[in-house]
Amino acid sequence: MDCKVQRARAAFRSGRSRPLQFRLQQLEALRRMVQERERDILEAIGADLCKSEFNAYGQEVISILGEIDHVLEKLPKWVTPKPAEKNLLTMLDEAYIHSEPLGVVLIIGAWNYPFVLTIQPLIGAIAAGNAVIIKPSEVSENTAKIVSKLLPQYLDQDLYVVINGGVKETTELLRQRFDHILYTGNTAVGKIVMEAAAKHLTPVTLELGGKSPCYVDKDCDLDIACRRITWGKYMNCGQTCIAPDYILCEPSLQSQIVQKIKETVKEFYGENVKESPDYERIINLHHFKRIINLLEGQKIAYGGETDEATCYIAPTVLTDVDPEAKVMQEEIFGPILPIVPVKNADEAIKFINDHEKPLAFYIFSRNNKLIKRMIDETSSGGVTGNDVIMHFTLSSLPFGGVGSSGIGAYHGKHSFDTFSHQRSCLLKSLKREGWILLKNDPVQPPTCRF
Ligand SMILES: NC(=O)c1ccc[n+]([C@@H]2O[C@H](COP(=O)([O-])OP(=O)(O)OC[C@H]3O[C@@H](n4cnc5c(N)ncnc54)[C@H](O)[C@@H]3O)[C@@H](O)[C@H]2O)c1
Ligand SMILES: CC(C)=CCC/C(C)=C/CC/C(C)=C/C=O
Repeated sequence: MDCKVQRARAAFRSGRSRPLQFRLQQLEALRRMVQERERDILEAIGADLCKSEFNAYGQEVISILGEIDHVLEKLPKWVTPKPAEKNLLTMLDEAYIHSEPLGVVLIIGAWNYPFVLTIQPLIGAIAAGNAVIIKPSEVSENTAKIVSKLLPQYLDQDLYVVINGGVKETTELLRQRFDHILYTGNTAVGKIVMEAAAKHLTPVTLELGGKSPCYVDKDCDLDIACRRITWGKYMNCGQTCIAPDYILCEPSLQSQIVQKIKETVKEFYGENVKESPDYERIINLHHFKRIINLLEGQKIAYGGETDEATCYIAPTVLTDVDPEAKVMQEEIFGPILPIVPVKNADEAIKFINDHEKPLAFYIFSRNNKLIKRMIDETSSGGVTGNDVIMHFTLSSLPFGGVGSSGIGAYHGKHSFDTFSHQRSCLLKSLKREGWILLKNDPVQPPTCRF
């Protein structure tokens, strides 16, 4: 492991990852890999998450191709030094900001979207001119294998190195010195990563999780709201970091929401969800049991069917959920949707602010003023109004958490900045040195040197 990181560092020091042409060529090669080996990639994701090819393509591949195209188009502009404002002392000089690569960066991916959450940060790290060590999640082992098989066939093998393994290997890897670490996963391991990074004063980007609230206002298009919530909640069987974790709404809306979600589930997955090729499974028995446990003592308004043998949990809605219930104490990360009744938007705002800052916040309302007020009076990594998940799809928006849902952000230019150092450069003019002579002139008062 030690020697793999050293090899990457030696390759970085050779300087070959820096030229714009090289970065563009590596990104083009990555795009070729995704296009030419699409079938292998979709098969691996499908095997890990019981996901249809259609879903794997829509959720993981499209974002990657879009991000590569965006970066290929914009990178020449991003790498161009930016002139900086000058003052009286530097009027004759050249001042600019130069984005330089950080060095060898480590990317630790998560299992729930095993391809996009590993490759999207990689795009930014390559664009910024770094060498990269990639550690896919061992939980999604098929995707980990295909990533470690394909990347060396398309990219520079010394600069971009995949290391597979579990806790033991990651712990060992984290002893090495990196110039930046981007970790995606749960908050507990995020703290372990940050502690290991601190030993080398390595900066971190932590893409963590949390309970993302969804406020449904009584003045909203309830059909659209429930359709979009159903899509984002049950996608990937609820195992999405930015899925709406729970709903806040006035008590009287609950039964309508349950009914509309029920109808939408039927529309999306058919009469028998268990047979639907579009409905995934819980990743393993450990998570299956953890999620089932959250149902204890709850009023199941819809769903609730489970099958341990196949880690199946039906799309489920809980009503009149007590904020103190177990299901409200941790990120659900499964297809269970609690509805917590609140009197109004103000109570929803208070509820959100009484809890840890979430990764995402969703508000459904026809009243844009209310949406903006709720944004102003709360905090979260990101927000989508009148939809869920979609802010993730915009390369122009920084994607990341705040407080316990994460540190830093990436996507598009924000990835480039995350993996770059903004170097301050001042090139002094050699002119007007005469001004300094004033200092030694006995008849002039001493003055400063420009
Ligand atoms: N913000 C985001 O973009 C994002 C995306 C996906 C998941 N998540 C969050 O991640 C969580 C689910 O992911 P997970 O944590 O189960 O994924 P996971 O089990 O795949 O772990 C993530 C990574 O951490 C490594 N790891 C695990 N234990 C470790 C240890 N003790 N020391 C060092 N490394 C270790 C794993 O090898 C893996 O690469 C949820 O909370 C979810 O919200 C966040
Ligand atoms: C709607 C489209 C085109 C893509 C959405 C893909 C998606 C659900 C990405 C989620 C990625 C993410 C941050 C997962 C966290 O667990």
